[in-house]
Amino acid sequence: MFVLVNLKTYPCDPVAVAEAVRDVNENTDARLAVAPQAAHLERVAETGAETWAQHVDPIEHGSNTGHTLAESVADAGAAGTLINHSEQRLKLADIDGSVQAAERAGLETVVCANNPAQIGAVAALGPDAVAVEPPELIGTGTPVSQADPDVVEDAVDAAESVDDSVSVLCGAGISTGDDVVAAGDLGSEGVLLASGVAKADDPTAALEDLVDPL
Ligand SMILES: O=C(CO)COP(=O)(O)O
Repeated sequence: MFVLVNLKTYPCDPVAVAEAVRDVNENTDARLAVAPQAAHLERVAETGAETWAQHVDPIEHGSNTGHTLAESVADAGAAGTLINHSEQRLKLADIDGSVQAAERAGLETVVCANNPAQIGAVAALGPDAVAVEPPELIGTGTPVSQADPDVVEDAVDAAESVDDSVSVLCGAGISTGDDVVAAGDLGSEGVLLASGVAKADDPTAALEDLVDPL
């Protein structure tokens, strides 16, 4: 299972969480990665943890003040990027452009979507993976894998019917190893989570709990 920890703009220490991700990753078969804010990418990547960006824009080098260029994210040490997170929504044409920008820069891509219909649409753009995250469950601590298992199974079916090479992750409210196992049982190849680790008093213990049953 892929466990991708999105730090959003939570007031945590991104380097400390990244060190926890790196250390826990060494003792599990799961794959762990962390997505800090763009300004923290380089410091986080220097820890040796697999580092992801939270977003890249559908742009190239040039006159794009204030945008996030995929090549700069890759130069800072990121291995991949989220695109179209529910808190950073894009138009379909811009999702397409961001996936192309990420691929041009050699970044792996996870495109987020709110529901199975959107998963089908974004899977058609050829990302490496898609992640279904019902917005109403994000940050609630109520795991999507228990609260809305159908949405995960339907997302897996939707992606598979469009392009069976696209992996499916799920997220929202995931915070325990049982939640991750339940996600896997529904056909998900990984989880995307934030508050369960970024707001934990002890991120290492939270990460160990997440991967313990895997
Ligand atoms: O948005 C999310 C991950 O990208 C999910 O957030 P929570 O894990 O806090 O519900």
